[in-house]
Parts: sequence; structure tokens; C-alpha cells
Amino acid sequence: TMTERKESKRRKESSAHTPAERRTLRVKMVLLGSSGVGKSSLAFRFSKEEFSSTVPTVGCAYMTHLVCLHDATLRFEIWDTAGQEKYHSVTPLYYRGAQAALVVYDITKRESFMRAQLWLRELERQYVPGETVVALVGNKGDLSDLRQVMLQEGQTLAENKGLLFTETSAKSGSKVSELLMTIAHRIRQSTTPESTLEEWKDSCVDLHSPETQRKQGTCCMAELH
Ligand SMILES: Nc1nc2c(ncn2[C@@H]2O[C@H](COP(=O)(O)OP(=O)(O)OP(=O)(O)O)[C@@H](O)[C@H]2O)c(=O)[nH]1
Repeated sequence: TMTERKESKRRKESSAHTPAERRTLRVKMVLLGSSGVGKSSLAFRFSKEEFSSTVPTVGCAYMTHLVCLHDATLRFEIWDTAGQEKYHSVTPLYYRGAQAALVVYDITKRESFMRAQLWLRELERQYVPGETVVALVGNKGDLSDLRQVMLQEGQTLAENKGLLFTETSAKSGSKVSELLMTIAHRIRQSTTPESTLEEWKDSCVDLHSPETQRKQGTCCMAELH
């Protein structure tokens, strides 16, 4: 009957997932690596998809970026730590409890690759295996003429340690969003989100509202730059 059809249509509509019902899960991601390898530039790319010249990070900067997967939205909270040695002692506070860590080096600086290996060793002592997705990232891929670290060296190091690996360019944007998507999927696969990922409470957001867009690019240390 007409009434039954209407009722069935109503039920279908109410069971469909509206954007407001999608769960938003928080992911803490930290960026580690020597000063000048491009951590801040990558963080800007993740959250704004643009490249801007940056100055050294003071202590730590914080940005957010939403990644929509088929069944949930991941709210990446990106902690961009300063690579300068003088801040080294504060960083364990930042990477503790992170679901994702990017260890970044500059393909044109061998020293930064050596430093990345120290970061990896340090991370291994701190994180619970299986709970943190770690990616080794060779940045400044656009400067391959000045390359000091071969692609295979990064690949081999990552393979030996079971890490994700890619070469990116924060300048051209090459492989940056792919990297974030790979990490998002890996986090979704390797964790039971219900137990390890906290739900973001302010989840009924309109992604296109100016307020949300403003929040997405928030950088708490911007004034200090
Ligand atoms: N050519 C090229 N330059 C880059 C790239 N990424 C960053 N840079 C430049 O490298 C310099 C350092 O970049 P940052 O993003 O400030 O590096 P950082 O690792 O955050 O440095 P700290 O904040 O000191 O730890 C800046 O002049 C950037 O413009 C890239 O992919 N290609």
C-alpha cells in the first residue's frame, strides 16, 4: 500500500549514514627528523595542500587534517616537533601515545639520514610495536640532482625495520597526500579503532564551513614564527 511504501522509504532514509553520524576518530601523528629536512613544510602540505617557505619550528607546532575513509573520518592531529638539538629533550613528551610517526630525512643531506636512524632507534625504545605506524620519509625529492642518499638505501632501511617508506617533495606536493592516505589505511587496519582511537566529540561539523576550514589549518605556534 501507499502507507507501507512511505514507511519503508522513511526507514531506509533514517538508516542511511548522514555526515553527522559518521564517527571521527582522533589520530596523533608526530613528525621527527633533523632541522631543515622539511617537517613543517610537509605538515603544511598535509593540512593546506600548499607550500610556503617556513622558518625553524620553535618547540612544537600543531595542525589538524581530516581524512575520510569509507566508514569513518580520521582527524589527524599533526605534531611538528622542532628538529634543533636544543629541543631534543622535550620530544619524548610529544611522540608518546602517537598512532603514527613520520621520521623524515632530506635526500640531499646524508647527515639527516644518519640522524633518522637514531630517531628510529629512539622510537623503538618508546613505542609499543603494532600500535604506532611508523613511516620513513625521504623529503626534497625534487632536488634529485643534489641527492646524497639513494632511494634503495631508504627502501632497505624501511624494509629491515618493517616501516612504510616513500620519497616526497613538500615543494611540489609529490607523494604527500598518498603518504597520508597510506598511513590512514594502515592505522585503520592495524588497530581496533574502538579500543585505541579516541572519538572526536565535536564530530557534527560542516566540512565546508569557514570555521572548520580555519580550524583545519590551525597552527598554535604561528605567532611565534
Ligand atoms: N626544494 C625543496 N625544499 C624544501 C622541501 N621541503 C622543505 N623545503 C625547504 O627546506 C627548508 C626547511 O624546511 P622546514 O619545513 O622549515 O624544515 P623543518 O624540518 O621543519 O625544520 P625545523 O623546524 O628547524 O625542524 C625551507 O627553506 C623549506 O622551504 C622540498 O620538498 N623541496
